[in-house]
Amino acid sequence: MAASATEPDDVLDYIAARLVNGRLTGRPVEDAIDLARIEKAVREILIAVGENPDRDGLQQTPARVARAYAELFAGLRVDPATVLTTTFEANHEELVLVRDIDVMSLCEHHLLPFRGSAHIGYIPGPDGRITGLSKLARLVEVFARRPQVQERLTVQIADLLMERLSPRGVVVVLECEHMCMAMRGIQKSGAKTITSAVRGTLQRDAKSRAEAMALIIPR
Ligand SMILES: Nc1nc2c(ncn2[C@@H]2O[C@H](COP(=O)(O)OP(=O)(O)OP(=O)(O)O)[C@@H](O)[C@H]2O)c(=O)[nH]1
Ligand SMILES: [Zn+2]
Repeated sequence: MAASATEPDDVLDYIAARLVNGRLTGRPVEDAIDLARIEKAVREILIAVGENPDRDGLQQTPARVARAYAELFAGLRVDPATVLTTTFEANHEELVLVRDIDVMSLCEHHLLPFRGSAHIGYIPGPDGRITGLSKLARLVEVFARRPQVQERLTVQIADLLMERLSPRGVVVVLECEHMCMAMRGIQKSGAKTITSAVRGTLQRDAKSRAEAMALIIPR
């Protein structure tokens, strides 16, 4: 996927400069998103719910929401492949697993947050090439900052790792709580949705898959 309004490298640099501990901070990619249009829409929403968008506390709200959305959806303008450009030769042929990567995204059905953890493991390919551990967290970030469903987010991470790193196998597990199930609708808080995507030898070989899963979700 190419960035539409800005070159992918520019946007990635922009985001990378604002990533602290794998999370975006500071000003977002404002120039790549139609802030004025969001502002207009948010003002309409405030009127529609019976609020007065001109009262003191709400005057700046449409502009704030527009900036917040630019941050929350910044991943739409980043080519995820650019995250995995650095790889190292390590001759490591065993499982590499990063557990408990913080995930925050917005469900595409209600635009309400879902959050939890991602666990990402891979077995390097015959060339033994590995990637920087932080790149796995950056990958989560790029795909999470889009309107999402948890299933797609899980699959996108796994497929991109397979494509860019050519590993023997990949396992991605996400455990998240969805605010659209907690704050509204069925109103069940605490329910966790677990999704997984398994590729390559980890998909084919039940024993190595079970070993990886045991490390991801210890009993
Ligand atoms: N599979 C999946 N479903 C999701 C995700 N996020 C939200 N949902 C669900 O999307 C569904 C949308 O269902 P609809 O019946 O169209 O919308 P709704 O009337 O607001 O549904 P309720 O939440 O049941 O009130 C709901 O069941 C949500 O729980 C996700 O990441 N994956
Ligand atoms: Zn939802």
